[in-house]
Amino acid sequence: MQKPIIILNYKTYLESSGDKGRQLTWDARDVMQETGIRIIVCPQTPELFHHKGYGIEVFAQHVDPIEPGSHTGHVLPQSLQFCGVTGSLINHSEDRRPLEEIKKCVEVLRKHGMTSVVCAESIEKVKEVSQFKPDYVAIEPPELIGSGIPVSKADPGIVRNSVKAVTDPNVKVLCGAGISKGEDVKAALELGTVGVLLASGVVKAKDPKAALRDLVTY
Ligand SMILES: O=C[C@H](O)COP(=O)(O)O
Repeated sequence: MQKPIIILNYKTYLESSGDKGRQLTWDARDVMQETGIRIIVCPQTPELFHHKGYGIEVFAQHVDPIEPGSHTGHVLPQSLQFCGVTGSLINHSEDRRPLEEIKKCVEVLRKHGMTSVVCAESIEKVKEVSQFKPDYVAIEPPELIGSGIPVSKADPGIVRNSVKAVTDPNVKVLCGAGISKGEDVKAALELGTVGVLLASGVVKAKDPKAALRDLVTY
């Protein structure tokens, strides 16, 4: 079985902010080096620079499709690059964007050689956003997010059909929501995805490093 890609979203949990967030990035880096499995961390925007140089890929949770100029409060792709960031989540369930904006975000990331991960809540949305040719589409049923019930087991149909809905071989599919164990990742791979997007199963774990190790052992 292929090695999965693990994208760990720090969201705005205190357990993944400040010093704890940096410890989590160290832990993820260690587990990545131990196992050779690609792990990507997504800290909050104001903290991104503090995760630079750890030897692990860092993605943003948000980017704006803007050019340099007068856009107060927005997130410029070039500023993300300055922080060592190489990609971004787009349209997460907790940060929904209009379709046209999703398209522009994918384009602006591509223009800057950065990786795009577009989240989608339904098979219909997977179809729509995959037309924009992001690097990844992550299917995430909102009702399972943070539930501890893994989408790869609770709703294998939505994962399998999302994989089928993407006809462009350059657009890879991830799944997320409720993932916390190696067996959930294994189920996700068996359904045709290339990996998972997760948060609480690791961030809120008593021992996040052990949780990460469990995630990549199956
Ligand atoms: O970005 C991560 C997803 O929203 C999944 O969150 P979760 O792993 O806490 O269910």
